[in-house]
Amino acid sequence: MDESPPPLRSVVGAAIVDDLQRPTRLLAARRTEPPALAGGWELPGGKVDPGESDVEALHRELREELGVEVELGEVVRGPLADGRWPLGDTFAMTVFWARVTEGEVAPIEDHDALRWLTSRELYAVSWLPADVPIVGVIADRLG
Ligand SMILES: Nc1nc2c([nH]c(=O)n2[C@H]2C[C@H](O)[C@@H](COP(=O)(O)OP(=O)(O)OP(=O)(O)O)O2)c(=O)[nH]1
Repeated sequence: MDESPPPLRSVVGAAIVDDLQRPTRLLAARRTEPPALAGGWELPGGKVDPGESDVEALHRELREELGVEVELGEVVRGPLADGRWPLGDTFAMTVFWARVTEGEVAPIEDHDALRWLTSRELYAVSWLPADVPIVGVIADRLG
């Protein structure tokens, strides 16, 4: 019998840059959990809760994790039909460009280090495997 796989659970992530029109630096965050992912660098964000939109979820996650308000830009489109990026077999992430509008980023929750990376430094951190192609697309936009 034909069984379609379960839908991929939605995650949202932010490509936080210094300027949405002319980005020169990307914010990378180092995860603290779970042990299998700890130490890997990622785009801040997290799972979309039931009843929440992607945009609402991303604002909530960035407030909780980094203590900032952001302006969101366009979606960094990924290879899935709906523009998401696959994260293994279970999750798919929608990535938005973002810029901080209030507050200073701090590793409040889920991360123990943050770095603003220039295009030359983009691969100086160990990105989570699923993030490598996303960073490749971001790299094309960083001046
Ligand atoms: N936030 C985020 N998660 C990523 C990225 N790359 C990647 O593979 N993931 C994975 C790690 C997790 O398995 C999943 C997202 O979960 P999360 O742990 O960030 O979500 P959350 O903050 O809502 O976590 P929790 O409350 O359920 O513990 O996606 C990324 O760039 N950002």
